[in-house]
Amino acid sequence: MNSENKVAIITGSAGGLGKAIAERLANDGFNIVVQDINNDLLLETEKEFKEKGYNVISFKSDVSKQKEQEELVKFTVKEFNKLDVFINNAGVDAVTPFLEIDENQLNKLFNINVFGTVYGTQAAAKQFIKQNTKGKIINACSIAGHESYEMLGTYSATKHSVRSFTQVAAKELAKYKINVNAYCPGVAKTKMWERIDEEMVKYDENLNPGDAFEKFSSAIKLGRYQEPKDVANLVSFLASEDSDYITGQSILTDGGLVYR
Ligand SMILES: NC(=O)c1ccc[n+]([C@@H]2O[C@H](COP(=O)([O-])OP(=O)(O)OC[C@H]3O[C@@H](n4cnc5c(N)ncnc54)[C@H](O)[C@@H]3O)[C@@H](O)[C@H]2O)c1
Ligand SMILES: CC(=O)[C@H](C)O
Repeated sequence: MNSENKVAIITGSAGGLGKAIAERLANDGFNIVVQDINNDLLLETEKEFKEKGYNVISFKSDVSKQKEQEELVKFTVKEFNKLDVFINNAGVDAVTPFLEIDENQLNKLFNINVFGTVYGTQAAAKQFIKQNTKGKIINACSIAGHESYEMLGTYSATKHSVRSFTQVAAKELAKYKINVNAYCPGVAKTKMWERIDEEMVKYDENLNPGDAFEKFSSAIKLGRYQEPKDVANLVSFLASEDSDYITGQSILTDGGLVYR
């Protein structure tokens, strides 16, 4: 392990966008900590990354638990001596009409998408302050953090909230030289969109499997759905010194879908 390398934690990185982000940062020269609640997939990903020669360790935890976010940072510093970048990527979805939103759905999505992001940001920021170094916190927002989508009401509300916390954390932490930004993907083909498509199709008898994904992605001006590496490209920039003068922003990477 190279102790000169920068160190990044990527939550929810056993698969999907988080895995692509972790792989990109490893190729950028970071020592990486992959974190997820899905232990089997996490260990598979860690093994795959080790075989590729990346400096990687894994940590199984739940981002919605404040103590576990603190333990994740502690574990990282014990293994790699420091922290430079914390990516609050883990997130979950739910598809229902507004009138069917219930307490379980609200609790689950807000706990993971919003509380998880707040706890991750706090744990990382406290470590950066202790180290007396600059640091970067990068949050998973979404097009749904700029525009609210039918059937994705709770999810959209959580992502608007992530955008809000990104702004306030950026304002309060700037004095410590901590940058806080967010990436806002559009429509990427991961397990999340497999689930969203499956649920949307259940609610509309005119839709066949794959139609909801097709409907969303057909509006993308650049003419193709998003690949995880498109998202990793933006996160790599936000994790680098090239973005040192950017903070509090929730930047869209969606191939031309939402215009702000
Ligand atoms: N896929 C898209 O089109 C899209 C678009 C916009 C934003 N996003 C956001 O990007 C992020 C990643 O999305 P994805 O498509 O890769 O999703 P995904 O479902 O494919 O992967 C999410 C990962 O997070 C993990 N996870 C879930 N709950 C967790 C918890 N409590 N603690 C730790 N890990 C947990 C899962 O096990 C999974 O490995 C999410 O925040 C999502 O909201 C995705
Ligand atoms: C899943 C997501 O955030 C958008 C709506 O594609």
